[in-house]
Amino acid sequence: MSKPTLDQPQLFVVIMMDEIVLQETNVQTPEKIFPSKLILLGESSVGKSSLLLRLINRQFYNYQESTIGAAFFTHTIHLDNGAVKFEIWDTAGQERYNSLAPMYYRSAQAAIIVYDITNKDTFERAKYWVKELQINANSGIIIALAGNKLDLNTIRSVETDESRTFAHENGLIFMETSAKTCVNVTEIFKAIAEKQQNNATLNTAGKFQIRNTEELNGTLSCCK
Ligand SMILES: Nc1nc2c(ncn2[C@@H]2O[C@H](COP(=O)(O)OP(=O)(O)OP(=O)(O)O)[C@@H](O)[C@H]2O)c(=O)[nH]1
Repeated sequence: MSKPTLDQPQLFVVIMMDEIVLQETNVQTPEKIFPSKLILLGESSVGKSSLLLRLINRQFYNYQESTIGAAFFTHTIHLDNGAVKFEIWDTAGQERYNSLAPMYYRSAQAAIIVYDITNKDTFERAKYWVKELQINANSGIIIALAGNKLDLNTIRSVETDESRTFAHENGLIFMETSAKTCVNVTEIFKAIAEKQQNNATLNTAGKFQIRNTEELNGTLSCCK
């Protein structure tokens, strides 16, 4: 049997110190959580479900089954002043489900409208959804435009400048994303959460803090 060494009591002290730190952590005030209903809209196969699967499970499938009706998920984004808990409706993009969309967007606080950068028709469809929400959704709805499949940049048919201009003219958050290579997936949700929190500050304190969403690019990644 080996002789006892000084290591054992030293280890004990370290554990005790950890406990003290943990006790101090427990007395912190609980994080404020803002619930937010968010809807994903866009043509079939643009990658709406894939973006969510990447965000929530950090996974990507080259073959992703088409959504039937709609699917529901929750995801919380933690910010400096609290957290936003997104209640997310992933709607089916196939035309036969279009009539269901108002049921989901009517009470939504936020929307991500997705198109595929390699398919111009899906961008036209995204523009249609923007107009539809501007007319029929909550007046304060935060809308983000996601140009997905950025990994297929070499065969793109929608130029970044064109989408950026459209987004700017319509007051949308805009990012190009890739569910496959995990680009701007967490970032687009974080940009919405930040804007939502800023709007809440405006409502409660009468202040409006303008934040540039491009500042957020590259600050965190769902792949890490
Ligand atoms: N290369 C590439 N393929 C992607 C990306 N995102 C999704 N896909 C592929 O595109 C196809 C459709 O993806 P989905 O996530 O099912 O698309 P959706 O918009 O949810 O489709 P619906 O459920 O029919 O509305 C799948 O084969 C995915 O693997 C991406 O960022 N890059």
